[in-house]
Amino acid sequence: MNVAAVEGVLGQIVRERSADYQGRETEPGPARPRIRRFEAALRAPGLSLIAEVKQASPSQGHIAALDPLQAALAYQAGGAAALSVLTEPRHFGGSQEALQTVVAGAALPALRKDFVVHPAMLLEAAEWGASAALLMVSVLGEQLPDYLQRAHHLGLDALVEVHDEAELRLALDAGAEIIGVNNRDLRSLQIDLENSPRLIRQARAAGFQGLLVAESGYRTRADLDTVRALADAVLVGSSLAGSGDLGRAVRELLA
Ligand SMILES: O=C(O)c1ccccc1NCC(=O)[C@H](O)[C@H](O)COP(=O)(O)O
Repeated sequence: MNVAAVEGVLGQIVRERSADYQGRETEPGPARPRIRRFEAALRAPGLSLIAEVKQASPSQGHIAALDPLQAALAYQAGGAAALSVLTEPRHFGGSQEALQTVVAGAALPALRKDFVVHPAMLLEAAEWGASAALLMVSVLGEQLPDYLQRAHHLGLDALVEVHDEAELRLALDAGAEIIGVNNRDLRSLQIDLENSPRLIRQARAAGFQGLLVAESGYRTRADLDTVRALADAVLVGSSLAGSGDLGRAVRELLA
C-alpha cells in the first residue's frame, strides 16, 4: 500500500503506524477457526450497538480518561451488543492493555480498532483476543482482499470500512462480509449523517447480503432514525465515552 498517498489527518496516522510496524514479520500466522462472535452479535434483531472505548481523537481532542474495562462493563450493562476498543496510542489514547483487559473482563465480543497497515497487526489482534479487526479501504486499497483473507485465516471477523462509492465497490468486490460506512471523512474530519444511509442503500441495491454498520457522529436517539430501518448496527464512540455515565448513555441511545 502507498501510505504516502493518503491525505490529511488519516495520512499522518497511517504513516506513523507504518513506521511502528516496519520490519515486522509478515507470515500469516497459525490458522484459527472462525467463531464469528462479532458477526453473530450484530445479527440480533433491531439496530445493534457497537460501543467504542475511545479516550481521545483528532476531531475531539481529549474525550475522557476511561478505565477501559469499567467502560466496557458499563456499555455491556447498558445493552451494547459488541465493543470497539482503540489500540492506537498517539491520537486515541488506545493500547494493547486496553484491548486485553476488556477481552479478559467483559463478555461481549471486541473489535480491535486501529489503522491496520501491516499483517502483524492482525496477528496481534487475534493473539490479544479480539473477535474482529477494522480494515479501512481508504488505507488498504487494492490490498483489501489479501488483508481480508489474512483476518479470516486468523479466525477474525473483519469490519471493512468505506466512505464513498469507489471504496464500497472495492469492499463488495473483495467479498467483505461486514461493511461499515463512516459518516466521518477521515481526511477533513467533517461529519455527514446522510453518508451511511446513502451508501447502505447502494450496498443493498447491489445485492449485498452481509451486515451493514453505520459509523460516527451519532449523539442522540433521534440521530439514529436515519439508519434504524437500514443498518444492522451502529458504531458510536465519542458521545458515549464523553457522557460521564456510560451505561445510562447507552440505555438512552437504545431506548
Ligand atoms: O474520530 C476521529 O476524530 C478520527 C479521526 C481520524 C481518523 C479516525 C477517526 N475516528 C475513527 C472513527 O471512525 C470513530 O472512532 C468511530 O466511528 C466512532 O465515531 P464517533 O462516534 O464519532 O466517535
